[in-house]
Amino acid sequence: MLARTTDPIVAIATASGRGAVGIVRVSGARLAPLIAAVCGRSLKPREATYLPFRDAGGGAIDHGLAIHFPAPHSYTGEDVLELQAHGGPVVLQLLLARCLEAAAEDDSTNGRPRLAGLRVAEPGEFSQRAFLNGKIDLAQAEAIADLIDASTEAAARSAGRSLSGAFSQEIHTLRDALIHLRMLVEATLDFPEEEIDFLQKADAEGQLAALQAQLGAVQLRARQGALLREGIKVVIAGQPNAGKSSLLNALAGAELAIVSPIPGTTRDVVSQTIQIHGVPLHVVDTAGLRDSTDLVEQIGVARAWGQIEGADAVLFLHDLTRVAGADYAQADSEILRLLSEKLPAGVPVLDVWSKQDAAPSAAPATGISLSARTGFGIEALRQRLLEVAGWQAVPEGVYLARARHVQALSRVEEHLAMAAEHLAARAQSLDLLAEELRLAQNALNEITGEFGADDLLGVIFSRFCIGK
Ligand SMILES: Nc1nc2c(c(=O)[nH]1)N(C=O)[C@@H](CNc1ccc(C(=O)N[C@@H](CCC(=O)O)C(=O)O)cc1)CN2
Ligand SMILES: Nc1nc2c(ncn2[C@@H]2O[C@H](COP(=O)(O)OP(=O)(O)OP(=O)(O)O)[C@@H](O)[C@H]2O)c(=O)[nH]1
Ligand SMILES: [Mg+2]
Repeated sequence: MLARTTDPIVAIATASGRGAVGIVRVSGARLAPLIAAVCGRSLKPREATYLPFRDAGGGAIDHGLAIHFPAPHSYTGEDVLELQAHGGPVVLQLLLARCLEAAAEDDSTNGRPRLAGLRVAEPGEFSQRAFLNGKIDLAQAEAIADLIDASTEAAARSAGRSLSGAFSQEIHTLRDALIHLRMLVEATLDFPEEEIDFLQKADAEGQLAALQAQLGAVQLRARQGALLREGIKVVIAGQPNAGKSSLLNALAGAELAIVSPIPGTTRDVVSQTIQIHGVPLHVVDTAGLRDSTDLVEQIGVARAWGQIEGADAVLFLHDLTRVAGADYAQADSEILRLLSEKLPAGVPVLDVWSKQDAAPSAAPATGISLSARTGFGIEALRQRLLEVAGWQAVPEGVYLARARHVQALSRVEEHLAMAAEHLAARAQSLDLLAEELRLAQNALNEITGEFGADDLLGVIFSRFCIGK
């Protein structure tokens, strides 16, 4: 799939639906005959020209701006033609069809098929070509998709930072330092009798420590970026009637879930993404946890546990108006036991004491007490959730990153830690040291796409929208 093809592709580049302007974009080699057919003339490079877009009979489909970006100075690095027309879905479809038709005409009439196989582009194919032609690296290509998909201002700004190369630049800086260190070690391997002296003189240990420190800074910013992109899943759990649905509604600022005094009201999973300082939190309300003879409620409880098992954090609600009761406390500790059984290690469970406004006495000192009714404690909960998510404001701003990048950086970290151990024991294990450094470099290069499997690229680009 990732063979370096240059067969021409075409797509509507703008969103479907009506708009002031819509763009049909063609990329490939030698587009001149197509330009002549559709625009009726040749175009000055990179200059917008107002003209009629012609159908096969010479009539105008629309009047618009045509721009020719001759290779390699284009988005894809190939010849690109843009037809900027009026943004109606039918007009754009007509123009797209006209391009396909004009390419076929060109094949049959002059006997020298120059635009053989103009076809509609796959999702992400323009950007994939930009990557394959070295216009952008993989992290930048991902940033383009993330910029388009950004749902918060913070996410969009940090995607823009990644797209402009800030993230890739830091990866390159790390890589250069790593290459320098590898050269030292390789050189030492070639002259074993001098090894200890040589590595010491060059302060290999100091260099490695500096590299690890730099990596730590990049990891912090990438983790924050991944958080902005992906957010965390927060599941609200607890006994029936604890106030779970009321809390979801209070956090979301909307009446999303049904609230009633009847225990067992919620059965379906109700979820809403809220933002706290630009960090998306996917908040999930669930059915109250109890043994029930009602079949529908049983299904609801099973779904609740399904959600809990996939949570990044659990809000365990305790109803302050009832916590004093022995049966209530007993049921809560049973839920807590199940939680600790079912939750993966490290997933935090926050105790939340609900209905503070109606509480007969003060809440326990641990956890957060709040009232969905008055709003008391909601802000404290939001702050606590940000902490749990691991959000830290980073002064110079973060670059949007993906879980894939964070994982690759963790592997770099592991290889560098191993390398440090080998370096400490250098007389015996210089080969192992060299190998760990090589693996660390490969993991770094996966981020920018300079090392890695084709199927990874396929997965990344196929998730782009059509025409991108
Ligand atoms: N009309 C239009 N707007 C668009 C795009 C587009 O393709 N068409 N883009 C795309 O999706 C984005 C811009 N991306 C682009 C990236 C590179 C080049 C380009 O011509 N690069 C040349 C010249 C660079 C220069 O003059 O500095 C090159 O890289 O050699 C154009 C658009 C957003 N806006
Ligand atoms: N006084 C007071 N009542 C509350 C508060 N939050 C919820 N309630 C009441 O408690 C009852 C149950 O609220 P829900 O939000 O439906 O509780 P739930 O945990 O979703 O219940 P199930 O869906 O049955 O598991 C309703 O009558 C709410 O009005 C609160 O902060 N203060
Ligand atoms: Mg409910």
